[in-house]
Amino acid sequence: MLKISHLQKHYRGFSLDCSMEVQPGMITGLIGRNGSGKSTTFKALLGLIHPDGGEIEVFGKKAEELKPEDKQKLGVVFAGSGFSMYLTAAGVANIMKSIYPDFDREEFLQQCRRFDLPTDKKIKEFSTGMKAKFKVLAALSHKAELLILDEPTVGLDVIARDEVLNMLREYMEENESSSILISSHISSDLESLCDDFYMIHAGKIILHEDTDVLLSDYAVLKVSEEEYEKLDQQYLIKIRKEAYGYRCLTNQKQFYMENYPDVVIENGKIDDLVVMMEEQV
Ligand SMILES: Nc1ncnc2c1ncn2[C@@H]1O[C@H](COP(=O)(O)OP(=O)(O)OP(=O)(O)O)[C@@H](O)[C@H]1O
Repeated sequence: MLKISHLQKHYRGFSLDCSMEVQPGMITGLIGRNGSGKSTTFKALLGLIHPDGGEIEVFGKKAEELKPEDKQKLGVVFAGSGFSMYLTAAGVANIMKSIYPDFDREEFLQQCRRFDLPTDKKIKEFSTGMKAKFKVLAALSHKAELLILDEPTVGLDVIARDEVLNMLREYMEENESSSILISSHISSDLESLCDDFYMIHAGKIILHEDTDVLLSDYAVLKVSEEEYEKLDQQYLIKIRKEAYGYRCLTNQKQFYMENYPDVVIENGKIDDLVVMMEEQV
């Protein structure tokens, strides 16, 4: 569905080198803290900036060879992008209808009402959460095969965030062969949504893993100096010195559970894993 190979972009003090894939029917998360390169990757994907190197393939074609009808199969949410804030939802619906053959105006307006978005109010008068929900609804409204969503939940309260994530789940249930690439700097947001994760740090992908594997095989060991000395360290990915001894990230939880039953092993939440993965050793 989407394949990025060594996408490069250089800014002063920042170099992106990103490779990743989004498979049909999958929701793929791109996680990284502020300034790690998520938006730069997305902008390059959408042709908004010119890459310095690498290749992007969408629907099996090189990005620069995409025809207008291919681009219609993309649904996009991007910070700062969107519609004129002076339009109403009904006005946006008219524009969408003229662009996308698969857009169903009535269905879209009904969805707006379902999510408490007034169809006769200007979008600039919407709250932050309302604007976010509206952008996602618009991106989902024309049966896109690939959704590219840059931080669609940013600035939302817990309830609005859940509503947006539920919209995406519902979309995938109804459109099984579609795919989503979604970014966030809050991985807990995506833990229950994504099939796999890429972690980006300082412009580089530092981890790619299935969510199931992350949740079942990754863990954080908390060990004293003495325990650490006796520990087989071959399956430790990151080690951090703490006041009590060491904090160690492993991707072989089972091995340590079986061989070191006395060691404290915490089931790492994805947020904890991200923090440890980003550290320099
Ligand atoms: N037009 C530009 N000119 C110079 N540097 C830029 C430009 N756009 C981005 N950068 C730099 O590239 C780096 C990555 O920025 P990017 O916006 O991709 O991060 P991000 O992961 O999306 O962050 P956030 O979560 O804050 O949105 C940053 O160091 C940023 O300063």
